[in-house]
Amino acid sequence: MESPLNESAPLAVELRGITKRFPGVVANKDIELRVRRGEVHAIVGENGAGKSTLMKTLYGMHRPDEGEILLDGKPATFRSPADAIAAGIGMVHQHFMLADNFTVLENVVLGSEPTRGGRLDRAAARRRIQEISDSYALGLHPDSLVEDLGVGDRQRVEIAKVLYRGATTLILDEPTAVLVPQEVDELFGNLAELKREGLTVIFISHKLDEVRKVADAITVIRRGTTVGTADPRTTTAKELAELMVGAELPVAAPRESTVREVPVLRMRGVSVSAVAGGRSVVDDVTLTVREGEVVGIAGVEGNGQAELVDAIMGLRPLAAGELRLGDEDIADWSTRRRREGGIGFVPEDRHRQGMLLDAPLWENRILGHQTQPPAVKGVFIDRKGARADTARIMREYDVRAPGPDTAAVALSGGNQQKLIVGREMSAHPRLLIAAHPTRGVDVGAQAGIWELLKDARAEGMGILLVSADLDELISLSDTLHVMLRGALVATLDPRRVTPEELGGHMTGASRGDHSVGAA
Ligand SMILES: Nc1ncnc2c1ncn2[C@@H]1O[C@H](COP(=O)(O)OP(=O)(O)OP(=O)(O)O)[C@@H](O)[C@H]1O
Repeated sequence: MESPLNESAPLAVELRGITKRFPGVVANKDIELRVRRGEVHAIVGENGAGKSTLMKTLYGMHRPDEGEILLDGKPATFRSPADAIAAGIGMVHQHFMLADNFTVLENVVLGSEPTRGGRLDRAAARRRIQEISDSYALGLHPDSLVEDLGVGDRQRVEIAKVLYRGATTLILDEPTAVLVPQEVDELFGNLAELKREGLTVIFISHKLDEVRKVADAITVIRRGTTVGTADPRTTTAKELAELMVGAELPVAAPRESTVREVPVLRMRGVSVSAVAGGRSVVDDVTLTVREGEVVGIAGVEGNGQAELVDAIMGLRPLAAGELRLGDEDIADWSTRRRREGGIGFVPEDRHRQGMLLDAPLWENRILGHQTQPPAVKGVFIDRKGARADTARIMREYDVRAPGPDTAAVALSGGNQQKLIVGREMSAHPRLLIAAHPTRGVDVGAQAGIWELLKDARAEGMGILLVSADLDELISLSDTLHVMLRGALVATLDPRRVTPEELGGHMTGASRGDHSVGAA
């Protein structure tokens, strides 16, 4: 089914019969992948399907147990990423690995400095970066500080970093997960430039509409093995999704308002400072979440959403303002007291806040809930109860892993996320703070989590939803606020706003217009 445009191009990357096993799991089985030189090739598949494992194998982070890697038709063996880089493979990770207080130049050369007499040859590095930026239209300035750059630019710095090391094949891991629609368009423009210059791009994505827009070919992976390639021009998003899950997807039910008058969270004039007495990163925020209501917070990452969430959870002090859970002033409560008082929390960074990666799933099940059943019986930790309840969550939330004793680190990102959502919902909170609840989660699991959130809302839970996924915000929220530079700058009607309009507010392009309903 490959596109005729590329059929004559030679293969840049070919994987033959790749198998990779981990204890108790076959992560990749007999994978076949054929990527032509100069094409954008998408890899799609459910959470845990084996996409990251495959890309890590191609990037030299894993050694395959069986199978062959061919680059430009020649067998290649990688012992480490350094070998893969030397062979022209580059990887842009989903979580950027940039040093904020360094310049673009410093970040790009970090770890691969061209030296003159043992010192960094800045002039040569600057010329080379400018050349890369110009030839691929990346629009980077070597001397900008990374902390002043938006998400899209940071991603271009990561791409420049990989190109600087001489990559001719770039692997992008879910590159659009953190971008607003305008930035996605820019990224796709960049990918077109890379292609035009003969580079090859392999990218992992869960967003099937995007995949169809930008890819020349699509490889679908299901449960560790390739189920086929699809032609983006003739395959619909629905067909792709069904190829991925091997079944038909449920159709979403229409929305009815379940908002009640009783407020569960009230914030009035809340400000949070970066450091005590310093600049406000959350600036005079007033909002209410009522029972049965989903209040969405849209915003480009880094505009204060994370600090707002931290303030609600008691992880950062308020510099000013009032914070109430129901009728109680909780500003001085500890995080634990807030949780016990009925706030559930799906954190943004599951690796830092939500999980102990080396601990088994059952310990992760009781993390943050150590004082309640099923974690305790009397004064003792109830291991048996915790294990049984973990098994229940794994069933109900479709967490794919061998069992409650598996270490969290062995789960794919999406399956880790499902466990956290399951854990937090199981405590039946009055208020759920959900930061990017479906980040890295595949379409099937995403639909599942959305249904759970809708059910919880119908039962009266108030939900504060912080997300970078505009479709998620629009389809779940009853009220939608936009956060820009720490302040709520617009309140929109999610039934009427389009992702493009929302993106405009998020980047400050639609300043002055505070209500799309009135537009
Ligand atoms: N280091 C590891 N040790 C043990 N098992 C692992 C390890 N890495 C991945 N796995 C397992 O291999 C399988 C494939 O995981 P992988 O991360 O490749 O999936 P994925 O398709 O990238 O998923 P997602 O979309 O959720 O990121 C999963 O069952 C996962 O639990």
